[in-house]
Amino acid sequence: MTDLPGIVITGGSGRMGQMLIGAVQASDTCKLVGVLERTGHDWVGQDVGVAMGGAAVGVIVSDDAVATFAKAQAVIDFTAPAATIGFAELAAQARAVHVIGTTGLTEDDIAKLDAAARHAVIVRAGNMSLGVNLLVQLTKKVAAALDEDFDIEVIEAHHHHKVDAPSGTALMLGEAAAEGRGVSLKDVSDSGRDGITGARQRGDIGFSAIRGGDIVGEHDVLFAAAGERIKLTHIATDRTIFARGALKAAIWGQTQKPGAYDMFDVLGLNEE
Ligand SMILES: NC(=O)C1=CN([C@@H]2O[C@H](COP(=O)(O)OP(=O)(O)OC[C@H]3O[C@@H](n4cnc5c(N)ncnc54)[C@H](O)[C@@H]3O)[C@@H](O)[C@H]2O)C=CC1
Ligand SMILES: O=C(O)C1=N[C@H](C(=O)O)C[C@H](O)C1
Repeated sequence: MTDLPGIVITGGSGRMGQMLIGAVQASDTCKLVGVLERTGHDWVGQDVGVAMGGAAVGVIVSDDAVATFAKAQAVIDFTAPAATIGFAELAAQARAVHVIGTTGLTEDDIAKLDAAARHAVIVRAGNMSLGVNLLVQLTKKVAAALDEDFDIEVIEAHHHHKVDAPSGTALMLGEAAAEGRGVSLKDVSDSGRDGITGARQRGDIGFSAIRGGDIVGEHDVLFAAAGERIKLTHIATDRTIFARGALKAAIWGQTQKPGAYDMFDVLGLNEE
């Protein structure tokens, strides 16, 4: 029991943080050894079980990443970009696998994570669910089969607390569609339409974002041509699908060499 990989959850009080703590505690493949929150958060110094409204579990929420990561074989991190970039270096120093679900990362942020992955195992995905990763593959295949007579639009809907758009998942789907078409998403991406935008450019991959209520996460990839439309859809109704994927990545990462990985690697979905 004691040699199970020890997991630290960052952003423990968050929507995903609480989901991940529950998933680790329910798992017989790993154990909870630490929970991190930002300095000044009222959970810091409390037993995490008590902070979550239950019985004490013997893990005190900390704001000291260095001390907390020293106990970890894996750090599961669904927080915010600035926090994640800082944690990547500290997780690498602690030789802990860093599983990153945080979205809204810039190209510059990703370059920093790639640098950290030279010395550490990093698994990062904008969506850790099996269903979305399958949808990414399907999107690439459908995009490869259709020509530019089909306009591609990625439509996503999330809860009203979400701070980034397009969602990490929408970007994964857009990248897959671009790859299927043999183009770079950067050259054809069209997001944030407002006002007199002009007509849609042939070949563009568009993004539309809905924010409202408690929507967990919904993604459509629409292929729209004259006279017909194809729609690929994923609907998340429960955040446990993301937590399950993250735990799987943390365990999988224990036996990998340093490098930057994604959920395709973890789930064995790579085609080559
Ligand atoms: N890849 C995936 O499968 C999924 C990714 N996400 C992403 O995960 C991230 C978090 O989402 P939510 O849990 O909904 O957000 P949230 O706002 O509920 O939670 C974020 C938590 O991180 C904490 N935090 C921020 N900075 C910190 C720091 N420096 N140190 C320690 N803790 C810190 C906050 O206090 C908060 O508790 C977002 O980027 C979201 O898009 C969410 C669901 C699935
Ligand atoms: O913020 C969220 O909630 C989610 N974020 C991820 C994203 O940006 O795609 C994954 C999921 O859709 C939920």
